[in-house]
Order: sequence, then structure tokens, then C-alpha cells
Amino acid sequence: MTTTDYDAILLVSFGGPEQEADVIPFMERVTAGRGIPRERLEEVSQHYFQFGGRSPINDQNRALKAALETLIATEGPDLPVYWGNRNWHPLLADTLREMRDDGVRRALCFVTSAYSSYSGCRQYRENLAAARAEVGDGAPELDKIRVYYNHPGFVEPQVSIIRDALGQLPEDVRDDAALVFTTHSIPTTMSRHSDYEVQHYETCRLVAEAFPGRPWQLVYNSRSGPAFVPWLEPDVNDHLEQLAGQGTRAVVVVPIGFISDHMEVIYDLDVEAAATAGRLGLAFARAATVGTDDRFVRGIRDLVLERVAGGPVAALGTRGPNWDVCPVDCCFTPGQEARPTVAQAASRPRPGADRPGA
Ligand SMILES: CC1=C(CCC(=O)O)c2cc3nc(cc4[nH]c(cc5[nH]c(cc1n2)c(C)c5CCC(=O)O)c(CCC(=O)O)c4C)C(CCC(=O)O)=C3C
Ligand SMILES: [Fe+2]
Repeated sequence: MTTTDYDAILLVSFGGPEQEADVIPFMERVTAGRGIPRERLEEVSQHYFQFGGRSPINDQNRALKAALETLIATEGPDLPVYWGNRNWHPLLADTLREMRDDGVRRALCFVTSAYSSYSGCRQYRENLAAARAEVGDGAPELDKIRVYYNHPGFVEPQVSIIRDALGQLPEDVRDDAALVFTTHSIPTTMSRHSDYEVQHYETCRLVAEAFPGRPWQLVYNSRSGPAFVPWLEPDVNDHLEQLAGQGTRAVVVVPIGFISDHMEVIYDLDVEAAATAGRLGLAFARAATVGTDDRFVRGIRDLVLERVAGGPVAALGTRGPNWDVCPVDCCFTPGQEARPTVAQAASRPRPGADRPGA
């Protein structure tokens, strides 16, 4: 595959409201057909209203797009970068229309989710297929960059980020601070049909290796859905309670599941989990997300080069690079509606079979 196979990069993200009037339509769009109780919708809307109705996620994606553009302007590859969202403007179909009008025929998508799950992989691929169908004739072909939970550009910056957070803790408790890695809870059924948990454990393990002897655990935030549906546990707040009960005096909460400080980080962790820690008398520091860290942006460029110019394929740890083309049942729960997707094989290939020499 040569560079000419792709003529654009597409940054694909969740989207968020930017003013008060956006909040309810955004929430309705996110939860449509997802069985989220009305009370949960109202509660989460309040989180947005507390921040003036504006989620930081769109500005964070604007900044990430700009950082990637700046880097590739000097170091290549010479490809334009577009951006579209699942749930708020700019919506994917509008972006694809703009790309078509600019003459883009085939784009490589970078999704702002580092891990596999229906929410983070397949649902985006369904959204992209639906957007292509909406645009119709001339809509660009779309491929997707592999999940990057074990890519050095994502894993390596976490170490110095955690060191910085440790540095914010009072000196007398710093040495026994526990690392609390947290990610978005998802229904256990959704988890069983993807590598979500095992990928997270691998990332946490790789990062924690740089802190020998320091206790760590993977926990979950932002549980939703009806109470009778099991979601991944323990919740970050319950875990803090448990740690305090065991005599832990300080924590660094690491939002390992997220790449930017969006609402589920600044509310569920910086407001809620920080308040829990305060109540328990635990010293609390929240580690940054990778955001526009130069090492992460360079990692994105490397992931692009891997596909457009035969660049080296990097993966830390024991699991190897994930697939470039998803198998037919990737992140699919048997029984769920099978919607069209992009970036998926026509039949289930052997994992890794799309890689030369695999
Ligand atoms: C795995 C995962 C990621 C990480 C991967 C990725 O980044 O995609 C993620 C990211 C995000 N989730 C976000 C916001 C919301 N997620 C919700 C609901 C849900 N998330 C789920 C999972 C995930 N979500 C699930 C299984 C649900 C239940 C409904 C359903 O099954 O689909 C709801 C509805 C209210 C509620 O149910 O809590 C909201 C408002 C924002 C934007 C924040 C901002 O505005 O700054 C971001 C980046
Ligand atoms: Fe979410």
C-alpha cells in the first residue's frame, strides 16, 4: 500500500454540547435507543449545566487536530485532517460531505477511543457507515486506525504524567500513594464481547511497571443504565472508600480510559471522586490525560505512517498490534441488531491476517 491510497485523515470523536441550548438535544441523541433511564439523563444534563452547558471535548479535539496538522506540515505525510463527531456538530455526515466536495476519495480514521468495545469501536464504525450512506454517491471510502491502547505514543507519556501528579501530593503521603486507574464502565455483556478489560489491564500493567512496589488497581467511572443491568465494577468512589478503610492516605487517579479531559473526567473525577476522597481524608491528585502531549501526537502520526507508508508497527507488552481491519464480529454482542459498518472484513479473517508476514 502506498501513500497515494489515502488522501485524508479523519479525526472521529464523541462530540459534546457547546452551550446550554445544546445540552438536551445532545443528551437525547446520545441515549436514543440505548435504554438509559430518564433520571440518569437528567442527572448527567445537570453536570453539563454546572459547566455552563459547554463540554470541553470539542475544543480538545480542535486542539488535537491543530497539533497533528502542525506536526505533519513539517514532518509529513502530506494529508489534510478533517474532524467529525458521533453526537454533536460537526457531525460525521457533514464532514464527509465536505471531504467529498474537496475531492477526498479515501480517508484513514483516527478514533478518540484507545480501546475496543461496542461504544469505542463498532458503534463508531456503524456511525461512519451511516454517514456514508447519508452522503450517498461520492462519499469517501473509510478505513480505521487500530486501537492504540498498547502503542508507545499512548502508554509512555502516562509515566511522566503520573510522576507530575505524584508531585502534587503532600510530601509526607506521596510515597504510599496508590495508583487508581479508571475508565468508563460499560455493561458486562458489552465487555464480554470485546477485549475491553484485557486491553485496559495491559495498559495499566505497562504503566505501573514504571512504579515498582506501588499498589494499583483498575476501576470504573460513569456507570449508567438501569440498576438491574450489571456494569463493570468497582466504581471509583467505592474503591476510594475501600482504600481509605485499609489505611491508604493518598491516591493518584489516572483516567487511563480517556485521551482528553472531557466532561466524564472533569465532572465524574474532578468533582465527584475528588469530593469522595475529601470526605474520606484521602489526599487526591488527578493525573492528566494525554491530550495534545507531543509524544501522543507523534504516536498518532506513527499510526498513520504505519498504514500509508509502511512505517514500523509498534506495540508494547505481550499482546501485539491489534487488527487494522475488524473481523465481522468485532465488538458485536450476539443478538444485537447487525448494522452496516466500515473498516470490517467481509468474512472473519484470522486476526492479524491483514498484516504482511503475520
Ligand atoms: C466506552 C465509552 C467511552 C470511551 C470511548 C469513547 O471515547 O468513545 C465513552 C466516552 C464518552 N461518553 C461521553 C458522554 C456520555 N456517555 C453516555 C453514555 C454511555 N457511554 C458509554 C460508554 C463510553 N462512553 C456507555 C456504554 C453509555 C451508555 C449508553 C450507551 O450504551 O451508549 C452519556 C449518556 C448519559 C449516561 O448514560 O451517562 C453521555 C452524556 C463522552 C462526552 C463527554 C463530554 O461531553 O465531554 C465521551 C467522550
Ligand atoms: Fe460515555
